[in-house]
Order: sequence, then C-alpha cells, then structure tokens
Amino acid sequence: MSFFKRLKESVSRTTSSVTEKFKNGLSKTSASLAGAMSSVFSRNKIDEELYEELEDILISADVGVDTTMEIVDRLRVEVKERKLKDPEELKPLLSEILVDMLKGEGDEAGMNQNPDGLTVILFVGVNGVGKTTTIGKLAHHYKEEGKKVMLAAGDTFRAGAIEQLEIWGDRVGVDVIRHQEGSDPAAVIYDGIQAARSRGADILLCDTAGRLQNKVNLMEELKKVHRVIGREVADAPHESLLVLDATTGQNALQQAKIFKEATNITGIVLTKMDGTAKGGIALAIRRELNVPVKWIGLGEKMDDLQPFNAEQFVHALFAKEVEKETGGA
Ligand SMILES: Nc1nc2c(ncn2[C@@H]2O[C@H](COP(=O)(O)OP(=O)(O)OP(=O)(O)O)[C@@H](O)[C@H]2O)c(=O)[nH]1
Repeated sequence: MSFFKRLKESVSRTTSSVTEKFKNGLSKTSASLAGAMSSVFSRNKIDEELYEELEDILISADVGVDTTMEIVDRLRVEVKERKLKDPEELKPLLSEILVDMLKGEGDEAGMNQNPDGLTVILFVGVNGVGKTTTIGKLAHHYKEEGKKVMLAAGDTFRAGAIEQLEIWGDRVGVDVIRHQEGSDPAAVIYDGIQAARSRGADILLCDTAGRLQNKVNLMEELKKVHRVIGREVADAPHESLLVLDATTGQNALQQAKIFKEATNITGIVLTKMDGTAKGGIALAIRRELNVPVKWIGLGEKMDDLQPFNAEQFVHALFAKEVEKETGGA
C-alpha cells in the first residue's frame, strides 16, 4: 500500500474535526510548501539539481539546515534502495520520512500523569508566546475530559499576568490560586498544591515567569519551583512544558536551547502554527532539541490546542496530494 493511503487510513482513525483543525491550522504552511514543491516534483528526473532545490525550499520553511540535510540524505538513500526514477514518487517518500522524524525514537507525545493523585504540570517560556492562552486551553481540554483542574498564577513578575490567568480561569470555570504581583512564584505554586489537594483536584497547571534576560535567575527560580513541587508531590512536576511561538521561527529554537540548559523540559507546546507559513520549525525543534512536541496551537479558540500528531501534521501539509492519489476515497 502506498504511504499516502496508509497516512489517510491512520488520520481517519481520529475524528474528522481533528483532521480539519490540522488542515485549516496548517493551511499557510501547506500552501507555501506545496506551491514551492510542485516545481520540484514536476522535474523530469531525480538529479542533484532537484535535491538542491528541495533543500532550499525546506530551509526557507524554517526546517533548519541540519534537519534539512538529514531529510535530503535519507531521501537519497531511499531513492537508491527503492530504485526510484520519477520525481512524483518522491512525494509519498518525503512524507514518510517526515512522519518518521517527527515521531522520534518511539517516545509517544502523550502526557505523563499521576495515576494515583494530583498531576502537576509546569509551564515555562518567555512572555507573549501564548503561555497563558495555552494554560487556559489545556484547562478546558482536561475539564472536558471530566477532570477537576486548578491553576496557579506563578508568573508574578509580568504586570497583568495574574489577572490574565484569572480571566481564563473564569472563562473555563476553574479556580485560580494567586498571590500579589512580585511575590515568590514557588510560594504561589506551594499554595496551589495545598489548595488542589484540599479541593480534590486532579490536575494543577502552573504558570511561571519566563525571564530569559538573566539565565542564572531563571535557573534559580525554576530550580526552587521544581524543589517545592517535588517535595510536595512525589515524581512531580509530571510534565514541564516549554511554550514556543512558531511564528518566531529560528528564534524559538534559540529560546528552547537556553531553557533546555536552564531546566528539565519534558515537552514542547508550539503555538500560533496557524499564523505562519514556516511550520517546518516543528521539525527543526523535534530534531535539534530531541524533545517531543506534545501540543500544537492551531488557532485562538479554546479547542484549537491539539495533541501533536505526526501523521495529522504531515497529512495536513500534503492534503491535496493525498486526496489526488487516493481519489478522495
Ligand atoms: N492564532 C493563534 N493565536 C494564539 C495561539 N496561541 C496564543 N495565541 C494568541 O497569542 C497572544 C499572546 O498570548 P498570551 O497567552 O497572552 O501570551 P503569554 O505567553 O501568556 O504572555 P505572557 O503571559 O506574557 O507569558 C494572544 O492574543 C493569544 O490569543 C494560537 O495557537 N494561534
């Protein structure tokens, strides 16, 4: 069976609204990639020039130089092994390689949760990347699953951050634990844990301030937060998610590298994918950081935050080609 057929089968296992969300959210990236690639695939033979054109396209989609080289090298090997001659045959092969690379080495992008007690999830990232919005959307997601969710307003540094989280708390209908602006984030999160326990919450989502200007401060603050959480709840935080704005491209990658040096990151949330034509950044982040992308922001609505899925992602990029080959069946 061709890879496009397999891809279609695999995405049809989730509800069609999820597939539509991925397709709509990634339509800018898909349009720009598909447009650029059509000239590659309509060449009359697979040669060095074709590979070079493909490299340029991937790099300009923010896939990053190292990741692009890895993709094209794998393509060359497979073309030789499978004895492919027609550039058209590269489309499904390229999609297959992208799915494989986005999946990583078998580590599923699922969220680690406490099987018997409170799950604590920590959010880190610089201001303006969509951290508060992501916490709000995730609170909505878990509430829809029937979980009791609470929020801890640990970004005590940025003016307005606490109020913004409270607005989300009201909107979603979950309690927010807060202190005064400027207070100790670890103390807010400590109180959050106590309140979550006494109110029987399943999940506590903790905001933090993302001060990148001073790495030592950032490190110390996050270390203290981790220490407090770990002392109160065994094996917590269960996830430490770094929120990155996809529209900032290679800058997001740089931020991620600094955060990764400062603290233990278990997953990435890539926001605003709907606002960029350079969604290739997801690949660069996955490969260069070796941290799974766990959630993806595909729009501003509450249910536009989706669990990341490599097949859905690649399917959305090549949706037109998949439909063409599988005949819309
Ligand atoms: N289109 C789109 N917009 C998003 C997405 N995620 C967040 N936003 C928007 O990005 C803007 C910034 O989001 P915030 O949540 O305020 O940013 P923030 O990271 O919390 O800022 P700090 O509180 O300073 O950390 C808001 O207007 C959000 O609606 C997304 O996936 N798609």
